[in-house]
Amino acid sequence: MADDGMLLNFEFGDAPLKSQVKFKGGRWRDRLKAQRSVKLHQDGPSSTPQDDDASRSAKRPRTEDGGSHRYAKMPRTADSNTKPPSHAMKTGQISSSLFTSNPAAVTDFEQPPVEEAEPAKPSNAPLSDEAENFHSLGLSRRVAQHLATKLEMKAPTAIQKNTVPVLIKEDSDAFLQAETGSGKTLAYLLPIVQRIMALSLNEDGTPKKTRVHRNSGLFAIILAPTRELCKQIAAVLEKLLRCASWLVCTTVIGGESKKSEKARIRKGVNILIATPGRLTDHLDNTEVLNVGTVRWLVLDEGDRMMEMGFEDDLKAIVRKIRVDKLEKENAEGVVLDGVLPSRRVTVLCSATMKMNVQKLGEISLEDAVHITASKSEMEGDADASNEAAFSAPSQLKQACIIAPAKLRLVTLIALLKSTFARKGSVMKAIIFISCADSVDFHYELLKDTKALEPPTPEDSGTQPDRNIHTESTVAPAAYVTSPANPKVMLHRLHGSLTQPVRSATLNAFSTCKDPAVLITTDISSRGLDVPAVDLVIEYDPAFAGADHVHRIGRTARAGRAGKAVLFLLPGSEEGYTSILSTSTPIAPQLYESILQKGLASAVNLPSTPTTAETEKQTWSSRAEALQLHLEQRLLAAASPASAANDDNAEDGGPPSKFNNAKGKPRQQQQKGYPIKPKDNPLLDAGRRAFRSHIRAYATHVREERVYFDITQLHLGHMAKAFGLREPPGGIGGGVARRAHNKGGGGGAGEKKGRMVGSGGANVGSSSSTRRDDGDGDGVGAAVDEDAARRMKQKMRMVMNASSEFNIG
Ligand SMILES: Nc1ncnc2c1ncn2[C@@H]1O[C@H](COP(=O)(O)OP(=O)(O)OP(=O)(O)O)[C@@H](O)[C@H]1O
Repeated sequence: MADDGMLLNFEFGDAPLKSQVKFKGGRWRDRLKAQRSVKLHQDGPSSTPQDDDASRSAKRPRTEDGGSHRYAKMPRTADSNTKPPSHAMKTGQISSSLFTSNPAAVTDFEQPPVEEAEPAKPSNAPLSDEAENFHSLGLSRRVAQHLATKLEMKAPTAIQKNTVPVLIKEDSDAFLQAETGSGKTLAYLLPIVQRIMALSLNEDGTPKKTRVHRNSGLFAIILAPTRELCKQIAAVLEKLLRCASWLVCTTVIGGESKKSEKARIRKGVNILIATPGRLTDHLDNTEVLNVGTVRWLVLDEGDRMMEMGFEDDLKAIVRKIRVDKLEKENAEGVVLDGVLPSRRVTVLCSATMKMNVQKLGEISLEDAVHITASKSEMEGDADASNEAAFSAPSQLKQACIIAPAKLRLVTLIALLKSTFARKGSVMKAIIFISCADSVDFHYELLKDTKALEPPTPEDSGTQPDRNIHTESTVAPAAYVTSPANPKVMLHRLHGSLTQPVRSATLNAFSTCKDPAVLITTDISSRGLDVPAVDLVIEYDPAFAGADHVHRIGRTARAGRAGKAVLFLLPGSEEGYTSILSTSTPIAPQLYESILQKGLASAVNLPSTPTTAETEKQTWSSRAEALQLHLEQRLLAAASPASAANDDNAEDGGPPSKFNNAKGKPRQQQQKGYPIKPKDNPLLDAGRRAFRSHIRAYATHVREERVYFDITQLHLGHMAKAFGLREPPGGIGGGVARRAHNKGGGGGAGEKKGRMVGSGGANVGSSSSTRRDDGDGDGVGAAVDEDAARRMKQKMRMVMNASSEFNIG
């Protein structure tokens, strides 16, 4: 049978096939393991909890005290207990084997539900405006009034309350630490603007004789890790400076012409917002950039800048600004000292405290005050707890879906479909994916290509204006729409896009009036502030646990509600939740319940009109049909005929030699003849995404590889999550050595897909992986040849002895 990942509907009756395999040779331990592995695969998810107990506790990650890992309890619903039919599509059709041979979750779902706790009080909301107001913090009436009337902010948040008075009165360095969405940006901007304004205004608000203007000197530099974040900070500052229109801010962020940046600096600027690399460049090469009057250096998202490899740039910037002679008055004779700080003040901001933040603190701070928005501020509690700063906002609801690799894609679609099923429930969602290639693929797969067909002459005048920068990054979504929300807009964003495209896409997502989804990499995990984001989906977990807090912090901002969902694979990944610092429990959810809810109604498949028969399908049949449809889209070659049939027109490949005039695959394709990647760009994108995903998986931080163990990945199953029927080769580098994969897709080819062996050692990542680290460099790790060889030996032994199906 061709190894195309499809299974014919062999009926085996009720009696399950038992292993006839006898294991000979090798050590008894290895023989036992192999035997167990075969049994586990045969039993599959349908095995009883009792049967599975031993293997579960064996697989369950150990906690530090040696006990096994336990999760928040979650009941199985009556319906979810029903095992989905393994051959859901009857009548001799070809069926993908979506529900067979999936590993069981180790999470204990059997216990009664935890009583729904009272909704948590928001931990990052503004304080009550009766108790606190901006004027009482030392800000002028002019600024306080501007905040209330133009920015609709009447009361400060806890971190603002604690920071503003200190930075207005004192000239010491500061380390601001508060949870995501708590208003850190204004916490440092307000005192800076207040003190610069004081050069021109008396305390009662009357103008002084001398008024500073854009040419009076550069007073503050704010550094942030990504261009998006710089632009966002600039947008907040511009709004704030509308009450002091004589002051000017600008950005120097790369991705734009250096010449125009130089011209803006020459024209005069009082507050500069920059990425570290670009600022270093200007400090070295732009003569008009005078830092003699600079009084503040702000390092926003300091740990991220360190992570992205900006350490040398940051050291150079700090050195240059410290060493440069401090001008006590500016060129026009305006006395700066006394009104502005009499020394250079550095402010470091972060929501989390990592080792590299401490290192950056050592580089940049002197006798700094540590300012937090501790819980005591919110609750009047005497014991301030720094813990609050490390965890997610308390009102943020967190869940994790333990979905087997094969079911990841359909579960994601089902989750989005149910999310957008009710009008007005969720308006914006962000999906985090590990690498740029995978973002591109999922965007192409999920977009509605029909809606993007070029306008016909009859359409002229009826089409909305298209933004040239967002043509390839914004599109209506297919599959996830519902009668309540027939239009959902899809966006993609990563660091490999050009700057104008990045900016336009982010703007399109922020201002979108329709329900919207942003598929993105970690480039959007820091600082991004889109208030209407109600849901964050971590489809691929973050590379380091601390980043989880930043990602989910894109929702539940400034006291608003929000939900975050984390996708995990059954097995060792489930233990990951135990190391995440959260103030609320992460509720495990059954993927079956997500599928059941999301696929309760028929999915609108472009090539398959909904009929009375499809309306009657069960959720599991719909999941199978959806997966089959997606796989067929990848396999269909991009000829005009197949484009009409399979919704592949956007891929614009050469006319297919595999398709007949009706757009049906030719016989040779059904027999499993290989299709060259160039025949279908979507297939090519899927393979590229898969390879990058696997390489990126190997770059999880060393301490967390016990949960994200590449040797436990089943490449054949994972391929299905990319609509592929078999894993493509060419993963490259150390990962390929570890993987040593020969496996096929979800069908017969599953035999050799799992990577079994001892984990733990270094795993190499190919430099070609487009794991997206924003404006910085990718991450690589050394290859442990020895560990790879040991694992390979083990794998060969187990694979030779067993298969998942043991047919024949
Ligand atoms: N005093 C306030 N009242 C109401 N809203 C506020 C207040 N201060 C800030 N906000 C809003 O809170 C949101 C989050 O602010 P900000 O982006 O500064 O958070 P942050 O602490 O820097 O978060 P992150 O760590 O994720 O970067 C913004 O939309 C901002 O407009």
